[in-house]
Amino acid sequence: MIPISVVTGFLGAGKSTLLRRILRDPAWADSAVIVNEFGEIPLDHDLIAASEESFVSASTGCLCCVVRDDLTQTLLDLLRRREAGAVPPYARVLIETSGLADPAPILHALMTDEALAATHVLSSVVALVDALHGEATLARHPEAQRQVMLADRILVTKPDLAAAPQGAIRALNPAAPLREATHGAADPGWLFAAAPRPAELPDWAARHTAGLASIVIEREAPIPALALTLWLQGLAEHAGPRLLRVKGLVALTEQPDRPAVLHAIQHMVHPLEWLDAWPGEDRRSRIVLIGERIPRHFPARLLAAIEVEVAAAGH
Ligand SMILES: Nc1nc2c(ncn2[C@@H]2O[C@H](COP(=O)(O)OP(=O)(O)OP(=O)(O)O)[C@@H](O)[C@H]2O)c(=O)[nH]1
Repeated sequence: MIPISVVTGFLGAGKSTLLRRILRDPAWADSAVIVNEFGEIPLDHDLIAASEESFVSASTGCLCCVVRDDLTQTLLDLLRRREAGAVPPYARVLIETSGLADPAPILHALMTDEALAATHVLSSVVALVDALHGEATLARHPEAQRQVMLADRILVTKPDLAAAPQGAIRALNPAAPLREATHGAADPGWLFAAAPRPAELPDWAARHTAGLASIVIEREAPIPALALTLWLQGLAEHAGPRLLRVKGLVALTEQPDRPAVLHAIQHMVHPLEWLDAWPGEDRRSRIVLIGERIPRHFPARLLAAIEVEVAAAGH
């Protein structure tokens, strides 16, 4: 039986950061990772740079609503490839849900599909809660509430930025063991150990925040760093709390050979990180925005206008 652990948590909570760190640990590198992303381009796939033994299979498209077909098929395909020797004999599967996934249908699929049940066992469900944004997120977004409610273990992330929102978490899940970890420095043995599980979990219908959509921007020409900064400010001013997440791989004019990894979560823009090289041939900048009622063409037009201004100012 191959154990499966589900890593969930709202947009930007630190799921990819955690998985990237775990895969770098030789003791846990023999993990297969399935990433389910909200957004039309699979960025996490490039951002969780896997080690040689492990690998990442992206399942973009819907989060949890089409999961029965999508996730089940992905798991069974992986297993076939494992048996055929086409992929390494991974010891476990880690599933990173999209930040907007209600995990209930995912858990349901994992626990009830017969073909899966014959070969896989659901080991643990880990919910990440962002210390900085967690309280507001749990108050506003039903997906985030369900992530915490259904978790066997709770990992509070970003304790370097704020205190853990214990009250909001405990109101939803009074019993699950809780730990804190900065930049994913958590013990995988604790996260992924088998948890006792009731045979039935109630109410499988997915709950979602209404009106959330993703917008993708792709660009051939590198973007000046100043334009990127002004653009993020402009977006924040225009959209305010309706802008939940910006994530991207960006070619900056100042350093086009190394992609900058851009993360913004609500009003907080994280410091840029740099990859050593582009993950493939495609060197276009690609940025995904997730928000509520953001006009579809607004972000790209704003960026274009700011680039013109920055060029005219001679920067
Ligand atoms: N200060 C601080 N930043 C963190 C910590 N953990 C993650 N981050 C940052 O938070 C940002 C988002 O982290 P990700 O790992 O991409 O979050 P995610 O949950 O995978 O995001 P989605 O894919 O949008 O759901 C990145 O800039 C991380 O570097 C932490 O413990 N402290």
